[in-house]
Amino acid sequence: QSDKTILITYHSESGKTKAMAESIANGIHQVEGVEFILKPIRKVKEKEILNASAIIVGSPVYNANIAPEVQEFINSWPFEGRPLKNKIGAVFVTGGGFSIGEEAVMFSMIRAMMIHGMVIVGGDELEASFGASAITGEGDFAGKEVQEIFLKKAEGLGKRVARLVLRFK
Ligand SMILES: Cc1cc2nc3c(=O)[nH]c(=O)nc-3n(C[C@H](O)[C@H](O)[C@H](O)COP(=O)(O)O)c2cc1C
Repeated sequence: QSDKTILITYHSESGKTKAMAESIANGIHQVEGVEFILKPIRKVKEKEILNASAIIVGSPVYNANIAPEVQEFINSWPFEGRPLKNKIGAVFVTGGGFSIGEEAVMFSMIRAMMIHGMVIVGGDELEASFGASAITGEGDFAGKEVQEIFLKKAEGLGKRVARLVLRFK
């Protein structure tokens, strides 16, 4: 693992949050000199957290809350000596509908990252200011695939975090 590695990790039951994670990886891939690790939360090892320059965490919205698996993951981060301090942090979410929990979940994750002293970064687009989000179950956005408009936000987030990792070092 190089000193410019970004950890992208997520919980996903039906693949929507995973699709956003893959699009973030695609964005990072477009920036030379930065590597990424992409894996579900249950597979992340502590040394991957400690060695990452940036951590991008994704959760589905469950009853307007962060998914328990993601909360458990964040609660497991090492705190003694604040080893995550000054790492870049960013978030992404998918939720079924508009205004029924996405921002609440984004800020839950952001708040926890800030407790660890992480430096929070939003996406490239205004519409991804707090991170990348996707609506997956309401109106025209309901369906099997995550819509392109949301995948673009995720890609932009990946690109921005990667560029900042290069500048931040
Ligand atoms: C138990 C449960 C609770 C949910 N609660 C909400 C909710 O409060 N707000 C919302 O926008 N979506 C809610 N959803 C929808 C999911 O957030 C949405 O389908 C998400 O895209 C699933 O992501 P995944 O495919 O990565 O598992 C809920 C889904 C489940 C299974």
